[in-house]
Amino acid sequence: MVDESDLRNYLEKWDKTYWPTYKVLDVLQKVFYRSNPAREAFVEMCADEYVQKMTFDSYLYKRIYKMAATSAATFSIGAAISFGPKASQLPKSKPSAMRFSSQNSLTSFSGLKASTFVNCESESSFLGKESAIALRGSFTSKAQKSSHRSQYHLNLQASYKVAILGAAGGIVPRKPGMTRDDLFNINANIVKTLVEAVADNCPDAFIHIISNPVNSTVPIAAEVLKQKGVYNPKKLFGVSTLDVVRANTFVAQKKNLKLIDVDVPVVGGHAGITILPLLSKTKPSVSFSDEEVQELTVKIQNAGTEVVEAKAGAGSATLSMAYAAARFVESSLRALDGDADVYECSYVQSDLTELPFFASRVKLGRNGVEAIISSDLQGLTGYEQKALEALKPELKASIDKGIAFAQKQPVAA
Ligand SMILES: NC(=O)c1ccc[n+]([C@@H]2O[C@H](COP(=O)([O-])OP(=O)(O)OC[C@H]3O[C@@H](n4cnc5c(N)ncnc54)[C@H](O)[C@@H]3O)[C@@H](O)[C@H]2O)c1
Ligand SMILES: O=C(O)C[C@H](O)C(=O)O
Repeated sequence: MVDESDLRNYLEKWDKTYWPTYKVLDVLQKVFYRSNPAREAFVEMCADEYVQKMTFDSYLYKRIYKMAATSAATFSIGAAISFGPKASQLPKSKPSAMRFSSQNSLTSFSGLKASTFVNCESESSFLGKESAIALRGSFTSKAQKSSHRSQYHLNLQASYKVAILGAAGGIVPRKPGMTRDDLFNINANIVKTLVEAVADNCPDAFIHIISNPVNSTVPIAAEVLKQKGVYNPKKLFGVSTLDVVRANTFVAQKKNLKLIDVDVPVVGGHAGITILPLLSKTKPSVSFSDEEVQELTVKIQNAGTEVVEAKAGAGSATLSMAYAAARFVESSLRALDGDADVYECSYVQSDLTELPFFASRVKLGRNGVEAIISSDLQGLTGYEQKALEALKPELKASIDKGIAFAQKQPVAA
């Protein structure tokens, strides 16, 4: 359980580049949802002291406000939220004017805007089970009784459509003994066909490619989009988030750190040695012995294979991938929503190296990739520099293979 000093510590250390907003939100959610009278004090502290000092962007600001309102609406512990002396700088609408007005509000409260509730229901939620049930029950009953007017209303903003293609489960992933590249023959054509449909139906969408081999399927998607005349490199992403999730987890375990504190950039690609965790760039700064670097790097690179082997033919990582995909989707939605501080690692068209596609940290914005963060590749250790050079031929071969495949069977315009 987070206490006040933890919170202060997190916020003081917050570096927007390395401390994505979601981490701060996670901490704040912990605080807001516990049934603790100190909650109001935290709200004040965040709203006044830190929000002002650290010029939190307006998005985070709104989220804090919403969380506070939701928490009070649900648990009604004692009192209305007080925002202290700087209340005039909060959004203008007052809690007393708020309401969940109808079922329609619930259905349009989708995607990013529902994330507070999604978080509440997820396994990783900071809410206890009982609180989550109470919150869910409270929210549902409010929405069902359309005539019911509660005290609170959340300012609904734009909603976004998220489509997941091919998520019914059961066939495609690799079996023990296979590499991700062994999936190429099956998945290349599936990705090609699906991206053709995306190009025809929603050419402006952010496209997240999870299907393996990602190192090749992303270049395939790029070629298809080019052939269709709708390629926007800023909106095509290979999802390498799971590598970051694994790197963070293993480093936190190894160094006895809180997972929420740890951020390890992972660059390159998403297969074997092309997965390159930059342990020297870990936040918070930690030192690793040479043996630890070697052990952790290999563990992160092989984590997917380990799962495939443990499942013994029943597929590859599913729940951790679901978590990683949810995180990347939420980050994208946040970027679309105007959050100015969204950073994720992703495999994208890139000029960081001589390779046309490369995974690195990118800044996400309303139009997709706003910037590719080059600083992670500066000042690498000797081990990392060597590993970077070593991965390039393999990654290049996978990229070339994808491009050649797509060029051999051009799509109908
Ligand atoms: N990028 C990553 O980090 C990462 C992590 C885990 C899995 N993966 C990859 O994700 C892919 C799916 O893995 P999974 O565990 O979800 O497999 P799964 O078998 O559970 O799901 C695959 C789905 O694809 C559907 N499908 C098959 N052919 C299709 C077609 N022509 N059009 C549309 N849908 C079709 C199937 O019906 C099935 O629902 C695999 O390629 C796997 O290697 C990537
Ligand atoms: O390893 C796989 O085949 C699936 C996925 O790419 C993973 O990293 O778990």
